[in-house]
Amino acid sequence: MTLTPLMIDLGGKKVVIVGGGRVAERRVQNLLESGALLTVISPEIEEKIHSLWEKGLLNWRQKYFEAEDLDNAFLIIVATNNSVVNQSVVQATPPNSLLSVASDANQGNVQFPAHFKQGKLSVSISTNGASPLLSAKIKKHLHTIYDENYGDYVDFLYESRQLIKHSALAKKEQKLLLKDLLREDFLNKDKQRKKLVCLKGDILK
Ligand SMILES: C[C@@]1(CC(=O)O)c2cc3[nH]c(cc4nc(cc5[nH]c(cc(n2)[C@H]1CCC(=O)O)[C@@](C)(CC(=O)O)[C@@H]5CCC(=O)O)C(CC(=O)O)=C4CCC(=O)O)c(CCC(=O)O)c3CC(=O)O
Ligand SMILES: NC(=O)C1=CN([C@@H]2O[C@H](COP(=O)(O)OP(=O)(O)OC[C@H]3O[C@@H](n4cnc5c(N)ncnc54)[C@H](O)[C@@H]3O)[C@@H](O)[C@H]2O)C=CC1
Repeated sequence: MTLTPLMIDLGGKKVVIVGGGRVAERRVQNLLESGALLTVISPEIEEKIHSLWEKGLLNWRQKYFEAEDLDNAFLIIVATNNSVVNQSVVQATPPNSLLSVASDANQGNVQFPAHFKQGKLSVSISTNGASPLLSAKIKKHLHTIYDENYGDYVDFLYESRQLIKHSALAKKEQKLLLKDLLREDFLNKDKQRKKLVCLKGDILK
């Protein structure tokens, strides 16, 4: 199976998570900010999922899985500790739904990579299911390099890029300016502020 990395907008989409244990909790955390309509199907749920349900941030149907639970689901996540149940969710999945199977990734068509964010910067690591622990180790390492300074830095890059792109400068000159923004010293917030002042001045000229 060859997997294709993809950034996906789940806003307003129905996402059904079957099972309410530790893995389901990790997926709920992954998906909370996505704007997806989350429904957890499970007779019991972890405390954190319970408190999110109490806050109205997800739906919880306190029951055992039935095929109708998947109606209109865009993404289905199978995460029970019962292999017979997991298999029946796989069988009941409509052919065009996205499916993630926590107990056997190859039975699904999407996988969750190890992932962290610093503002708009999003770093994902996958071993195509070979070693989740290696992905977690690499994530930890990259997190120390791409630390909390990168949130502001990527915002600075965004603002600068908009100014450069909307300027009258020649394309070649724009590219040189964009490349220059990647200098390590621009991680410094003071340098960012000064550079933005310069760019605004140059572009208004
Ligand atoms: C396909 C994938 C995702 C998907 O479900 O879509 C998947 C699948 C499976 N994981 C399994 C086991 C474990 N997974 C973890 C942990 C993590 N697993 C994560 C990702 C992924 N795991 C995706 C592939 C990523 C890649 O390509 O590298 C991490 C990185 C991110 C996250 O989950 O958010 C998170 C670390 C979070 C962190 O610490 O940062 C641990 C350790 C632990 O729990 O502490 C164990 C036990 C040890 C072991 O088995 O190695 C099993 C066997 C289940 C069984 O035995 O029944 C399967 C199924 C199979 O192998 O088919
Ligand atoms: N993909 C991954 O990263 C990992 C996957 N796993 C796999 O994921 C599975 C789940 O692991 P955990 O979340 O740790 O298990 P868990 O034991 O914490 O949770 C299982 C959940 O399934 C629910 N459940 C049981 N029968 C059900 C039914 N008929 N209908 C609906 N819900 C039902 C239970 O109420 C419980 O909430 C494991 O069996 C394992 O195969 C385990 C570790 C990591």
